[in-house]
Amino acid sequence: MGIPIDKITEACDRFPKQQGVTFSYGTAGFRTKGATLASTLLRVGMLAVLRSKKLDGRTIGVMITASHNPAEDNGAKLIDPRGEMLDPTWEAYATTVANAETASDLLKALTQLVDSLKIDLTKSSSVICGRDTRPSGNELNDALQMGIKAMGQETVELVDLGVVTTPCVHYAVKSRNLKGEERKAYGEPTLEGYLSKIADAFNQLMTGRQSTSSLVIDCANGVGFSALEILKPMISSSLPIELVGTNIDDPAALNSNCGADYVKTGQRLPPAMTDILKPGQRACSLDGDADRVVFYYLTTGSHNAPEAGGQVQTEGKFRLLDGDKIATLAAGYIGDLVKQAGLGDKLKIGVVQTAYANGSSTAYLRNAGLPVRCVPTGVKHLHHAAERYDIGVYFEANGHGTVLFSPETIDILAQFEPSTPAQDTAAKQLRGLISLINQAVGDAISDFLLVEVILAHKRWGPEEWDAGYEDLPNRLLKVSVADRNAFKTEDAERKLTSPEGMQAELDELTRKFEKGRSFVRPSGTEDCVRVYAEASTEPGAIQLGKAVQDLVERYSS
Ligand SMILES: CC(=O)N[C@H]1[C@@H](OP(=O)(O)O)O[C@H](CO)[C@@H](O)[C@@H]1O
Ligand SMILES: [Mg+2]
Repeated sequence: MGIPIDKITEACDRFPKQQGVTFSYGTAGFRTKGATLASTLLRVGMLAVLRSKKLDGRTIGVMITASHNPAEDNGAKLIDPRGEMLDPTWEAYATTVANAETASDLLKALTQLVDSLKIDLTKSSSVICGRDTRPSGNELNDALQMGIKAMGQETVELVDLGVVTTPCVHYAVKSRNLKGEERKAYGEPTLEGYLSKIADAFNQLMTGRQSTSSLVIDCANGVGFSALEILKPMISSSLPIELVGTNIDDPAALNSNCGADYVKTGQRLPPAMTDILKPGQRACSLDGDADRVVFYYLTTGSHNAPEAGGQVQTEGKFRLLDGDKIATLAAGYIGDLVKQAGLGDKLKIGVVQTAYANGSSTAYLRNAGLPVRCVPTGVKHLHHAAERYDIGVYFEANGHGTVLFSPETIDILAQFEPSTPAQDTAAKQLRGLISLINQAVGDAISDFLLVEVILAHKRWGPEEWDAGYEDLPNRLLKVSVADRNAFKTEDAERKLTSPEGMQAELDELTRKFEKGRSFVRPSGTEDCVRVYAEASTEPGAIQLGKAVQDLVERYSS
């Protein structure tokens, strides 16, 4: 049996590829202007079917989203059977198929793939898809489904979850690939199934630990709002939440002056919070597809500011609690539980970060005796590295992340026989966390609930959490260049290997600043080069960032 030539040709004529546009499956799948992407989604659908057939009919996921990017952008990523990111070898196939110009090029590319991978086309296939609130999502979903049906013919099983968060699709893929009792224990593959699973775990973990005040959540005017409306009544007895950034009917509002990226990059409060957030109250911002979260608060009184020579009296000063702060909070708390359970010698915890992690967070973790690894940007790199630990905590500074418990760790905890009531309590907590935390992929909702559980158990407000360490002042800049691929890196993106000579100059600049650290890398999701700079003082970080930006511009001209 060969590929269905007529159906594929017909579908290709309906969603032709724009001439001259090149697509690339990057850090977060395909991502560009939504209006150019229909042909790509069509091909993603075809590829998802082939991937499923290759894996004996196991379910593959597709999420249509451009996350924190503006409303007119869109994108797509494929999700593998355990809910993880697409196997890297298939990323290259995705790029090839997306760039096939004509129907005959596409047929050739698909046939080659089927032949070289020996895909049995008679096998059944199964695909789950979802999309965020972007206006282009509907048309792209049509193209995707046409691709799925063209390649999968009558035998494909297609489930459209509709408008849902990215982590929900990852979860649903994982659930769908479980059978019988296992699926029942994990949760049903729907948004409601997902939310009730994490709400149950959260309520269990919060027993007797009512939150002191409500949490204000900025939904970035995106799909996180739809999910949180469903979740809100499920958790209201443990945690009252107040939602802002809820305008999902106005496409222009998505990620505009709100959301995790706005807060993290600008280190500022979303304007919609100004009249709502009280000093000392906890707040967090999700991004447009609800797979990342950062916390923040306004100070109530004095806080430690080494750059100003110690304690300074302030009220209402904005303080960010980003992915690094979440990682340190989670790793510290879970580490304590493991020790309390008497499993300190058996279960090793490790933390995975990228070069964007604040230097103070890395130092803090190392001082606490936790192993820390640095890997290249992009969740897939962090995820794989975290899988090597018994309990792997990974977060990007911008708030993407989660905690992974290895299958052996889950078994050890399931069979654990406590010797004391304290050990019993700690082990129960750890088992509860396994249900609360989305281990397929980081999820803003499950992550903020994790933070809330920890704060409630420690009886901490945001200021106590923040007191762990002081972030080094830093800047993250975007530089437009003619060809970002001229910038090549090594050592987990911390050093440039090209353009020649640039790293030596960068080192020399960095040395001039106390605690200076800076690196340059091409973005995998935007057409720019990113510059990161940190130093012991705010003016130092600004000056170093600017100097490195100038260096990038000089080398790219
Ligand atoms: C500095 C930064 O925040 N980079 C982001 C951004 O990647 P870039 O390759 O830097 O464009 O988007 C990725 C996908 O969402 C995310 O994983 C990553 O952390
Ligand atoms: Mg996102």
